[in-house]
Amino acid sequence: MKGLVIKNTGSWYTVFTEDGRCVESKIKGNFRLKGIRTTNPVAVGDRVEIEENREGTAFICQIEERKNYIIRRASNLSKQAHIIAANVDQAMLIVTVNYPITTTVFIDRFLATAEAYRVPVKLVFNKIDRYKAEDKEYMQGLIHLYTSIGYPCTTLCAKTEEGLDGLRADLKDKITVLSGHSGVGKSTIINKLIPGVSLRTGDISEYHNKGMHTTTFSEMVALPEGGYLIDTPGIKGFGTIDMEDAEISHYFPEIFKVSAGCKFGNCTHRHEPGCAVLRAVEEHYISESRYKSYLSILEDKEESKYREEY
Ligand SMILES: Nc1nc2c(ncn2[C@@H]2O[C@H](COP(=O)(O)OP(=O)(O)OP(=O)(O)O)[C@@H](O)[C@H]2O)c(=O)[nH]1
Ligand SMILES: [Zn+2]
Repeated sequence: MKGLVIKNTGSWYTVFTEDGRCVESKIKGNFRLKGIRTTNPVAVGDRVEIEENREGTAFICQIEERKNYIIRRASNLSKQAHIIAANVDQAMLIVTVNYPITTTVFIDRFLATAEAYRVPVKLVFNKIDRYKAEDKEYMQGLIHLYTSIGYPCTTLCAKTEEGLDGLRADLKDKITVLSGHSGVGKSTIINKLIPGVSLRTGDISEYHNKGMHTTTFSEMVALPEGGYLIDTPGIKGFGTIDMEDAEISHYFPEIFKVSAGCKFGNCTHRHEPGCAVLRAVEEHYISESRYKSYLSILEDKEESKYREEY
């Protein structure tokens, strides 16, 4: 029987079967992902094959190849990672230009990480009822910027439900990660979409002080119209990815496109002669805020080399 993993509590997985039942399952045999050591070999979003037994439980005996997966490191010093979810169709990044402010650096870091994971992102600007004229103008500027790079943007007022039907349509039949700063309205949105649901922090991991993993828990919740939501707290919840210096620009689509014209193949676009990216920033083809975010990721990496975070 085939099914979809919708919940993971330690060694038990809830599999929603093709014929519409929830079957508690355990893993059979050894599953390993190449390259990363994971605390959970199977994750929510995995499509699996199960063998049911007489007690009404089952063994997971096969995992379908994943189209993508998002991870979180067990700790900065650990190479071990927890898979938050697999086969994610899209991420909705909830942003507010005010109350609280979502910075472009925050947005761009999220977008770059999502690019690395190959997860498409839509930006949802919430709390439009609270914005003054200058906030609205700034928001329109951001919408123009991100739409032109290839990230669709929508506006929402979760409070009055203006724009909520559009969001519902965007979520239908998809596995979606919902992310954003604390206070942007994620709980409010989830409660409007799925009345009565008590989903917060789609992933809770506990470690004792030696950094050893003890329990993990992840869940995705079904939307009434079809599809699933995974709620992750903030950018850290979306996981971090180790990027090589020269690789970072690959995750900024408009920078990557222009970088084909750089004189040096290993150009980091900071000070190299003949850098097409620097020229494009000067000529305003690449936005200064995006370029600043790109630099901030590069600089972070340099600092972290000394802290040995990776
Ligand atoms: N005016 C206005 N307030 C909103 C809107 N959406 C949410 N809020 C309010 O913003 C505050 C924070 O909303 P939450 O839904 O708790 O935000 P969150 O993103 O879940 O925050 P964390 O749980 O900290 O991650 C609450 O007081 C909401 O009522 C909106 O569209 N307009
Ligand atoms: Zn360059």
